[in-house]
Amino acid sequence: SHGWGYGANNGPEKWGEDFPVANGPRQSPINIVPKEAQYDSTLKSLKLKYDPSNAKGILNNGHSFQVDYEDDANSSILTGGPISGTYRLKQFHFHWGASNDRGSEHTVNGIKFPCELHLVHWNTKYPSFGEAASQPDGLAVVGVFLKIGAANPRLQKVLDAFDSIKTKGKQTVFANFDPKTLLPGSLDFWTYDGSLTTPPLLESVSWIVLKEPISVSPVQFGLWGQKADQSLKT
Ligand SMILES: CN[C@H]1CN(c2cccc(OC)c2)S(=O)(=O)c2sc(S(N)(=O)=O)cc21
Ligand SMILES: [Zn+2]
Repeated sequence: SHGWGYGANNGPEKWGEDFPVANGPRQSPINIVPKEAQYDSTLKSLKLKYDPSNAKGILNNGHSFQVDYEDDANSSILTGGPISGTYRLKQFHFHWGASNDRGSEHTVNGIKFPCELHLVHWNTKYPSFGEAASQPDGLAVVGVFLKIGAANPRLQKVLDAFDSIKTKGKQTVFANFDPKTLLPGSLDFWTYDGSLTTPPLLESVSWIVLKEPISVSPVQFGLWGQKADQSLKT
């Protein structure tokens, strides 16, 4: 089917044809220019409390690898930072490119990172994720840049799972994983009101992009490229 993707005929330049919100006022990703960011002393520090037993499975959805979490209780939640109230973790996933010079969605001073991790949370003031996803304050996504450097043992469990979900639609059990282990030492962040970076591009995301990247080794990232089914990424 004609579904959206990252190719010449169905990529970001074409998404506006099926998803007109692509031309909206708060579309993501953006280029972050640190020296133009305003310091906001009213912002609180980020609080992330995750229960590893909420991890359910890992899915190759044809656009990314996604680790899904139980979200029927406030056991894995995000509070503080720019948001008010309690947001529940629904899933985390990654964006990457075909080579190490590109892949992230947000850029910093125009620089692309090889990969970007997104932890997707929804506002519990709404009855469900689906409801929240269409509200201007419905979602909060924590973005973490990955840079090529030292090996990251905490990513290895995710990488190892890729072996069993090489093609679109495949999923496998992924239990007992604390995504907090994927976060850098500092939770300092930039924040702005934006959208989903893929269709349906809904303008419902409070973006919280961490300033400090985490590392992944060339070998680990090389495996990533090999294992991702070519249908996933161009
Ligand atoms: C395919 N990717 C998206 C799928 N989802 C979605 C969101 C809302 C509604 C919906 O269908 C009605 C699906 S999602 O919440 O899992 C996310 S989060 C996200 S990102 N990169 O901005 O963090 C993209 C998507
Ligand atoms: Zn994403």
